[in-house]
Amino acid sequence: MRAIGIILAGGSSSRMQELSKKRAVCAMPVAGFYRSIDFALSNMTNSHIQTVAVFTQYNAGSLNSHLSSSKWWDFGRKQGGLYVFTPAVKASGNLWYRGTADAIAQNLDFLRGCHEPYVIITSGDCVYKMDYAKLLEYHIQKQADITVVCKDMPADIDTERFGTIRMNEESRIEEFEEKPVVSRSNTISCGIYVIRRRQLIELIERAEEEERYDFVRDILVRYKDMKRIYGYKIKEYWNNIASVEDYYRTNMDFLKPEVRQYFFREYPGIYTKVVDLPPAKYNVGVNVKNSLISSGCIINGAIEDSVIFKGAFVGNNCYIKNSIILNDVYIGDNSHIENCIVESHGTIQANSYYKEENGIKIVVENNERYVL
Ligand SMILES: Nc1ncnc2c1ncn2[C@@H]1O[C@H](COP(=O)(O)OP(=O)(O)O[C@H]2O[C@H](CO)[C@@H](O)[C@H](O)[C@H]2O)[C@@H](O)[C@H]1O
Repeated sequence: MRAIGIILAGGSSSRMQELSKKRAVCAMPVAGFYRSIDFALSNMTNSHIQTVAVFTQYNAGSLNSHLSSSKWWDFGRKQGGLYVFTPAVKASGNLWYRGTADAIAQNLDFLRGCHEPYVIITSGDCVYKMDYAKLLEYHIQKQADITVVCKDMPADIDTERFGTIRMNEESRIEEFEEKPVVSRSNTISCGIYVIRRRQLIELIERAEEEERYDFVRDILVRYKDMKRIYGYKIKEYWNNIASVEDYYRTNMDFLKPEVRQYFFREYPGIYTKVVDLPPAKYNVGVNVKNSLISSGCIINGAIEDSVIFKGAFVGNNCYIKNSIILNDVYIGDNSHIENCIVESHGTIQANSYYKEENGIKIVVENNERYVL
């Protein structure tokens, strides 16, 4: 493939509330087994992109351990590889990444040293499947300077969370507003871009000289009339994990047969760092309905419409409904958990009752672990 990949993964989000305290948003566990960044990484490898840079910053440790080996996504054999760039003290300075363009700017030497003519830039917090080769083909055919992947959303979409786009009949972008309060368009940018490598270097250098640091506001929005910027519309599943509600909904989507079919049965697949765990065990009398139960779990009680991540223990006579239980949670006997996200490594005392009537409750319990 004639492109390298950049995955932007350094942002934090206050809308993730307590869930972002101990991990980057791009390291959020998804669908019982994966991390959100696995989707971008899998798309890269499935599109035969062999050189991928990941820019991390906020809670970088959570991502660094996940990305400790490139083998899980099969990057870089003789050529290429997975490069993780976290801000560092350098002769040229010791600043944090002040925005997405600045993250690229601080690693321009990496871009300069590549030979591939194109760059695919994507966020590490989006759940989607995409063949970037087709996207690149479109970009070349349109003779675009930049191509932005976009999607039509329902009319009541909260535009303040997205970039909105208006295109002409040739799909050239005429209007790009970043997170507008109101917008005339419900076509949103998915945060996935293609650009020629030399052009990207030039635009980033210019932005840096002018002390501008955001790729969207300071490059896409700024140059939309001067450069040939095109939209590439997708109809397939795409979701961005930017808030607790998004996170909850995205995980619950994986209980739907069509979503599971699309991600896990249809070629190509999604890959992740594999952890060696025994199969889940269901004890006598359990009642599990429409739920994902991951490896290493021991299940008693009743579970309905829920996602249970790796290594959870669910005690006798528990009832779990419409909930997400993250890794290694211990749930004591007779507990009731409904409409909740339970933070990882917590111990829920026996006889606990957690239920949210309107919305989702985040349960963070760090009680002493019971001895199993
Ligand atoms: N300083 C930094 N260093 C490294 N990485 C950083 C960073 N700041 C943010 N990131 C990463 O860059 C990606 C984009 O995050 P942003 O906060 O810039 O935009 P947001 O996701 O809100 O909107 C964007 O994505 C939505 C779609 O989800 C579009 O609609 C919208 O136009 C677009 O700006 C995320 O993966 C984030 O982790």
